[in-house]
Amino acid sequence: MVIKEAKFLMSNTKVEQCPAPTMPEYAFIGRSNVGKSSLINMLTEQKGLAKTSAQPGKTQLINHFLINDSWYLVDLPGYGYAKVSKGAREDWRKMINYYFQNRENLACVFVLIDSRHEPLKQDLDFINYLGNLGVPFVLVFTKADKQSSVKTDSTIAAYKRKLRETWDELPHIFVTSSEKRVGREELLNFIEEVNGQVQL
Ligand SMILES: Nc1nc2c(ncn2[C@@H]2O[C@H](COP(=O)(O)OP(=O)(O)OP(=O)(O)O)[C@@H](O)[C@H]2O)c(=O)[nH]1
Ligand SMILES: [Mg+2]
Repeated sequence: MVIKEAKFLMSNTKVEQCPAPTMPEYAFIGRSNVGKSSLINMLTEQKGLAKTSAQPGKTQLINHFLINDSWYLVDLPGYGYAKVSKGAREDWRKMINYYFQNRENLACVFVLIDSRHEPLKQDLDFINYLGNLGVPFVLVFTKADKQSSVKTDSTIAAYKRKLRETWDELPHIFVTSSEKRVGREELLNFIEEVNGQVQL
């Protein structure tokens, strides 16, 4: 798929304030600093579209981007940043939970996972939470440029082993590097395919 146009629309905390749910929507989530905003910029080929930072916790709101006037990308705040207060963590949980339960045009969630780490409880808990909610999702292993493909494959195999303990069916898996533009075609083709199946 060719991205002809990508523009920032708005930032919100509530589904009711989000753009009308008339087009398919793809949301990016994962631990703080995993590379959600960078991946949105890589996919859209617009460096400064989603705000990125070396400091975790940069993205705080539900940010909508309109692509080709026909579907939405959503940049969500990450989880698991240690320096976040209990209250702020609870606010995040409520906001995200409300969004996942009520956003009717949500076509798929992209759960980003740092390909350098062994399975982390926070990521596994989040995947299990989404699975239990029944929200469609895929896994995206990020920052693949930072290590050998053998190491990335071993991280993925470890996640698969863990998930098979609970689930019969495993989600689609993608490997990406925003730095080296790895995985771009695969993700965009996947979105195109899902766009063709969504009925709103
Ligand atoms: N080498 C490398 N660095 C990356 C990649 N993707 C992101 N980064 C770096 O990782 C840091 C965090 O990237 P962001 O895209 O801001 O991460 P985020 O998940 O949006 O973070 P929050 O909004 O804080 O939750 C930045 O310093 C990026 O330059 C990648 O594919 N390769
Ligand atoms: Mg971000």
